[in-house]
Amino acid sequence: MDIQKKMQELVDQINHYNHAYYQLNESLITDEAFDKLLAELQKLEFENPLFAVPNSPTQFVGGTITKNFKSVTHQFPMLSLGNTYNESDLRDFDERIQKALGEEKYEYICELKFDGVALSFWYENGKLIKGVTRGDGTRGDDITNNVKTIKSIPHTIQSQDFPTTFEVRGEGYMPISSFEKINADKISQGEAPLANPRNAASGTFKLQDSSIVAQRNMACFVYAYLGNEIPFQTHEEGLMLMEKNGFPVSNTYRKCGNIDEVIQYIEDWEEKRHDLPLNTDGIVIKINDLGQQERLGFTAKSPRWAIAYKYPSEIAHTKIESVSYQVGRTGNVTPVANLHPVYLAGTVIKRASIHNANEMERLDLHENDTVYIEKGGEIIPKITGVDASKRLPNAAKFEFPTHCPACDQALIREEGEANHYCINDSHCPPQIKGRIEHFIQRKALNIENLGTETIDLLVEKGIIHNAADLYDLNEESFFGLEGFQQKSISNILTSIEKSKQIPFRQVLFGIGIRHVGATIAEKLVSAFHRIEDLQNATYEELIAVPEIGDRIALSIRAFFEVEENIQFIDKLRSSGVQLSEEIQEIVLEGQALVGKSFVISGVFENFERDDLKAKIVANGGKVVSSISSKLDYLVAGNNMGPAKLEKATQLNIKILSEEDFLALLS
Ligand SMILES: NC(=O)c1ccc[n+]([C@@H]2O[C@H](COP(=O)([O-])OP(=O)(O)OC[C@H]3O[C@@H](n4cnc5c(N)ncnc54)[C@H](O)[C@@H]3O)[C@@H](O)[C@H]2O)c1
Ligand SMILES: [Zn+2]
Repeated sequence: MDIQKKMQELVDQINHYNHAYYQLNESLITDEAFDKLLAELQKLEFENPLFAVPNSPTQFVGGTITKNFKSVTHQFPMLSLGNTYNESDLRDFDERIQKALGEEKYEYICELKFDGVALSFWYENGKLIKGVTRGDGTRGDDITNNVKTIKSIPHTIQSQDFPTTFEVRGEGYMPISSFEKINADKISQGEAPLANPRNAASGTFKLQDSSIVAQRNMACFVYAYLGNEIPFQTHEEGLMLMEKNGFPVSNTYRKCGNIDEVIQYIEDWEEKRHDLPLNTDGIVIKINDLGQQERLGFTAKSPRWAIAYKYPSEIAHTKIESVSYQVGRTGNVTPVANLHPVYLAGTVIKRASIHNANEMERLDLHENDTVYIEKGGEIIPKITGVDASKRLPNAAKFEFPTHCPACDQALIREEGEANHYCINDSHCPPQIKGRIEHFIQRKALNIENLGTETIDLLVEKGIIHNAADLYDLNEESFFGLEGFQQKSISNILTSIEKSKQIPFRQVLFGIGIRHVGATIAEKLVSAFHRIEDLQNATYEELIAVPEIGDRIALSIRAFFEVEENIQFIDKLRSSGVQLSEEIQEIVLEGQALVGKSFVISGVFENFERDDLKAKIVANGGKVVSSISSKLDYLVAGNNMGPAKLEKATQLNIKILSEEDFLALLS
């Protein structure tokens, strides 16, 4: 192919991946494959400088600013890093440094390369005044209220160590534990899980509602200090000074006297890094002396005094043998690829999730395709790409089924939803089994000794039809079934009996109303106490409960409209399962807010949102979620939604600052 055309194609391809990665928080290919494309373009541009396009992605940081936030100009550009994947490229880097610095001695600081999003924190007179994304490197999004939810980033600094204005940079990330928790919730609510912690972090920091950001427990490690006055001589001193002043500096960095020590550091962390609470994708090597850094300078896109080394990513390729379609307890149909077994990062992989029909379409999967699979922060490995060049000429494309693979009901897909559903919930076997499995899990009714196989058997033999039927089981129910010892039968029955003591909040989760995960069930029980009250609650009463939105409220209403569900609840009730919870006596701190209702919005200096809610309740007030003319007060924190503010102003609702609120209490 003609070189110029090839280069233009690479530019287009890279721009396409950049757009998906930075704007949509999606990786369409692996980082390694992406970096290869970029390196190829770089090489071609070097060899054919006349063909290089002026806005080539080799010359600019890949991100952009968004329309959703105010954009601000960086005082110092936020650049990218050159990267290497092997020791020999790293030694080349060291040689370039040596050459540029002549006879001078130099040292490196090695740090882990944290896999999240770059953030910049601006301080003025000891106060955090802004938090900004990298954006296009020159301008970033002002996401101050979102970064303020990171607990470890100080909002004020009382120290003479720093000048009046300075900037700290770091990597904001979603801890793996938060990522897994969010995904467990999503899965238990029948929703598609997030792809990986990096993309989840990037999406989270760009949310409009900082109260949701706050719930996600975002964290950060800082790795750079910038300003017009720099109160130290080396990068290491900078890290120590930041740490001394309460900034979150990871203690994983190491000073290295030469490139061999750097390579040792890389080896030392190759395995150990997996024990950290966040993902890391490599290490960053930086010249320690700031004077030397200055002399080495920058290219348009990255510093010459630093480089990233990336660990080979945990990818494998294998052949796809078939696709099965699993029906979940809510009727959602998920495609799963059955693979020719392949070894990847310590385990043998035979299956990979494909998530939904969109993802299947994107991958354009054909029979016998060779696919790339990758293990990210997620539990189940996933297919990240297909090697279409290895496709057999007559291979048929995998088509998403139109009918339920288990019961043949026509599948439906609601507008705006990625998932297909089988709506035959009362007769579709995997849904029945799935609901029972959901019911007995530890977080729900915690019925031990009852495995998936036993449930399958009991359902298939027609002994039970739903979870409430478990309470009819007795020794005779197991007569004639193979493989049940007296002892195991009595263990099962004891566990079922014990589940009658499980508190209502867990039972409500176990009942398995769509979109009602464990946390939501807890909120509902705190608001309604008895299943009858929940059943009788109107849509308006439901959405008045904190965190209950339109979707959940409608789903609860729909659940109680179905006669079979009412019978199911009745049966649980007559079996003695807990369907109410004692109202906890709230000991009031004071009476100042009795009879008053509050909406709270935004982020607060002195309170976490939940603490603020608790404070209102403890003083006799009520917290509601939406603004109506009946509302008494709107407590406004930073970054509250403009729509809320407008509505409150229109309705003449009294708006309280945090200080006003505290004054009300006293
Ligand atoms: N898969 C895809 O489709 C796709 C698309 C675009 C970009 N990418 C990936 O994104 C990366 C390129 O983007 P980039 O410009 O963000 O560069 P980069 O991620 O390779 O390096 C720069 C970034 O590293 C981060 N970093 C983490 N720890 C650090 C530390 N200790 N010191 C300094 N910086 C640290 C900073 O956020 C900094 O902005 C590559 O890894 C590329 O593969 C992937
Ligand atoms: Zn079905």
